Amino acid sequence: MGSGQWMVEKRSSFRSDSFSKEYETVPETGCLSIIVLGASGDLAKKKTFPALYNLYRRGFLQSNEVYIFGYARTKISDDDLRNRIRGSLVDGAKYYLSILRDCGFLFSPFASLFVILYFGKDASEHSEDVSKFLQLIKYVSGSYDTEDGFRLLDKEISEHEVSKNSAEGSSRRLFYLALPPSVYPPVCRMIRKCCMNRSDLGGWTRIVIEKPFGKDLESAEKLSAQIGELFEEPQLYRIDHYLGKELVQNLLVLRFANRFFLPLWNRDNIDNVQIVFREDFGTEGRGGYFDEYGIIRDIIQNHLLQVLCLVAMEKPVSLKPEHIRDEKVKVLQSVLPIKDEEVVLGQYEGYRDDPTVPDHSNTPTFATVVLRIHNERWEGVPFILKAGKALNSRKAEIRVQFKDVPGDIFKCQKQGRNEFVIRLQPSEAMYMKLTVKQPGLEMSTVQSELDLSYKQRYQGVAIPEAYERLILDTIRGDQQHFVRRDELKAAWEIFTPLLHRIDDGEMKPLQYQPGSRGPVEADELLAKAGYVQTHGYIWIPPTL
Ligand SMILES: NC(=O)C1=CN([C@@H]2O[C@H](COP(=O)(O)OP(=O)(O)OC[C@H]3O[C@@H](n4cnc5c(N)ncnc54)[C@H](OP(=O)(O)O)[C@@H]3O)[C@@H](O)[C@H]2O)C=CC1
Ligand SMILES: O=C1O[C@H](COP(=O)(O)O)[C@@H](O)[C@H](O)[C@H]1O
Repeated sequence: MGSGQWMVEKRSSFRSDSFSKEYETVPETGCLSIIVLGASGDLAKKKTFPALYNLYRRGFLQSNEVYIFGYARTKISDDDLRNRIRGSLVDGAKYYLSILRDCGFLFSPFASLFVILYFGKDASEHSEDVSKFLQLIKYVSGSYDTEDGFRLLDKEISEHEVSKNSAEGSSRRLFYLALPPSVYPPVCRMIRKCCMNRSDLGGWTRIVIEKPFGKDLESAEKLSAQIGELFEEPQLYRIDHYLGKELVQNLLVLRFANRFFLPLWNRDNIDNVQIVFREDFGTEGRGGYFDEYGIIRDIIQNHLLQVLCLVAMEKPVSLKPEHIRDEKVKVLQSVLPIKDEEVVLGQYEGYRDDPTVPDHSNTPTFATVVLRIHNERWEGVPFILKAGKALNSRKAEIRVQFKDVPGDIFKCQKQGRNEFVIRLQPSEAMYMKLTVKQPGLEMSTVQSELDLSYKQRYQGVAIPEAYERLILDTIRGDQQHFVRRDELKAAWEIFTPLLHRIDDGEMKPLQYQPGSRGPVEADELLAKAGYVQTHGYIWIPPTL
């Protein structure tokens, strides 16, 4: 059996208990409507529609079963929306090609031949796919808190379902909220009131919501309660797109399907764990939004904490979403209160020059926070979560540093400790830094690596975008990679006291130069937590 088949089988068997009975007895035959609310916005344009397009291109969304509705307040036509989206589906030359095609210019055999000769067959097929995909999109305009727009939306969806002979109650409706969280409650109320599908014939209504899920424990709980009154937990898909990244999805396999790691993954062997997010650009264009949230709410409380859960959790009873999420909650609940002396905050110089950022903003654009997990496996092992904007590089990685070898006869501490690095991006890779004998006649040691670089190992394999996977999971009813309500609560419990101290101005960020590593105090904290930097390690990329 090929690996592709394995994936498909496994994924479908991951379905939550709550849905499995329904799936076993009633096949999903009804047509699928995907409704993107906030269709005129940035997230929809940059992430949601491109992910839908890629799913369409890869054959996971079939034109005979899916229809996509965009909904927003802006009064624009179907074509206006299509033209807005088009640019983010294709690059440069392909973009103009697809416009020409839609104008009818490229339908003559001569024109198509010209395109193939000039841009290549792939570009020609791509632009044709884009045009076909865009025809699957309809736009409905309306407000977020009144019934008129949602009734109109429901009418359009129902008409489409009827036109596809989809039996009443068997149709599937997926609402994707690409909206600011302030409008989640009214939008959810309107969907509940005007746009629900009857689910007794295998159909369903599901809601995808984007972070930020609140600003602290209290606001998150309020939001959860408001939405929870309208929808059952199995209908709610809280997206954290880091859970859709290839190497994040690999963590469970890596940890629990490899004998190597089982005995090593604990406080006896691991000295410290770093989970790092770095961006080499600032908050350009998003200063207003970012200033309200800051780096802890934007990256650490969600993306990095989710990664921490997968690194630190115990083995789940099975791969069922509820079993996995139960273990994530347990590890979150074992995190001790954060100590002020184990936090370094930073703000890059020039951040406040953004006209949308207040002159005296106290918002951190960088933070290093040490978390400590109070359980048998991890007592005493610092989990160092670090995130920053406008730094000297862009990367996201997990770095597991092992303890020194006891009774070291090679005196190889100078070479550095063993490290296991999982690089989530860019260029997915995992490598183990280890000490080996320097090849040659001398008996000396050197740091080298066992290297699994995805580009080399999996040549020709296109790694899907996180949003693609997660949207597909919502259609398949697999909640494994989505945040459950109690998980969210536990995550906010960890960070809320610290966030309140920052909001109240009790803790202040240190200034750092854009393009630097962040405040030097962060590296000092790292060293204090036990991290030993390896000096002199040189990686020689493999040549093909
Ligand atoms: N398959 C692949 O693609 C492989 C690539 N490599 C490459 O080889 C190079 C070296 O690898 P590696 O040693 O793992 O990674 P790095 O040299 O990038 O970083 C090693 C560690 O040192 C920290 N660090 C760097 N500067 C300082 C400082 N001044 N004070 C304190 N800490 C510091 C880093 O922190 P921080 O994260 O905050 O920068 C990181 O934790 C990298 O470019 C890596 O990508 C190596 C092996 C395989
Ligand atoms: O959620 C967010 O993530 C992006 C970084 O995502 P990535 O997949 O490119 O790593 C970050 O830029 C943004 O501030 C944040 O809101």
